[in-house]
Amino acid sequence: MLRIAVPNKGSLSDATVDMLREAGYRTRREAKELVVTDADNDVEFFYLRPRDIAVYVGSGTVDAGVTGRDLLLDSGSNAVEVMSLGFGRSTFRYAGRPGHVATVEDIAGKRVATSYAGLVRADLERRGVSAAVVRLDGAVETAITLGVADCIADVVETGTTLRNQGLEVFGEPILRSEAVLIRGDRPGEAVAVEVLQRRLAGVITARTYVMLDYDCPRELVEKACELTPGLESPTVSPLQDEAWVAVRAMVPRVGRNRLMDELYDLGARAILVTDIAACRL
Ligand SMILES: Nc1ncnc2c1ncn2[C@@H]1O[C@H](COP(=O)(O)OP(=O)(O)OP(=O)(O)O)[C@@H](O)[C@H]1O
Ligand SMILES: O=P(O)(O)OC[C@H]1O[C@H](OP(=O)(O)OP(=O)(O)O)[C@H](O)[C@@H]1O
Ligand SMILES: [Mg+2]
Repeated sequence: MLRIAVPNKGSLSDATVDMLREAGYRTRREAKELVVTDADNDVEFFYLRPRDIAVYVGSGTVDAGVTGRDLLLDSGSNAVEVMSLGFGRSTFRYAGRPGHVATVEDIAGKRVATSYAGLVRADLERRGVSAAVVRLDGAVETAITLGVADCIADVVETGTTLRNQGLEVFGEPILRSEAVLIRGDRPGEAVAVEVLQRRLAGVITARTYVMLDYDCPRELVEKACELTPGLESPTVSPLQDEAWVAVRAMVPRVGRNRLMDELYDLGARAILVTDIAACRL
């Protein structure tokens, strides 16, 4: 039975559970359920803290899991990133009081508070900056006000938390993160997680694309197909009226209305968009 780790709390939890449900897996019915057996799919799900997931996967205790790229790199685990999942996007950045610390070099000899000590130590070392790393569990933005640090390194999504504390980012982002599927690095592990990987990829595709159908005057079909090339090639079917054909193609969800306008202007009619419920490419 494949063993998969799922974030039980925090920013990544709900989106991961939604994705697994869409991929056809059994998910927990309430937050206190920590192990869920999905006998139909021969999978066992372990609901664990996102920070611990890379450790479990790296040690081979579970085969695969969902966590943040930042947490994976921070852990130092030898788990492997298989694919990004398109949610939980954030940056990981240095921040401080305006006018106090302006560049990463300015951190030398100072104290940096963070929940991601592994990431920060590695980044400072790479840049040849020597500083004290103060490891905190969370709410690190307050560390400067409370006097335990001179600057911080933390997850920044909207930047609201930083602004509320009067802090400003400096330097380039240390990392751009999002939720990722990870697996162990042992032989056979890549094959073991193939079905899960394909199912999750199917969910991402179904979310990213819509199905577009339209009727098109036969003489315009070449031009219309340039606008809707599909993933491989659009399906063009004859209609009872020989002057027209029907075209079907997957198109990106983003921009679909503009595309429909362009097709209409070209002469296409009966332009329909439908959601894709599931897919395997
Ligand atoms: N706004 C955000 N705040 C925190 N983490 C975020 C945010 N957006 C995405 N993430 C990602 O979520 C992961 C952090 O997981 P964690 O469980 O610590 O989330 P959390 O929201 O901080 O939870 P907790 O309630 O335990 O503090 C990281 O990979 C991080 O990049
Ligand atoms: O840029 P923003 O949109 O404001 O989001 C980033 C903030 O959210 C997270 O905190 P969280 O709420 O998880 O609290 P924590 O620091 O205690 O983990 C993160 O640690 C930042 O503080
Ligand atoms: Mg947090």
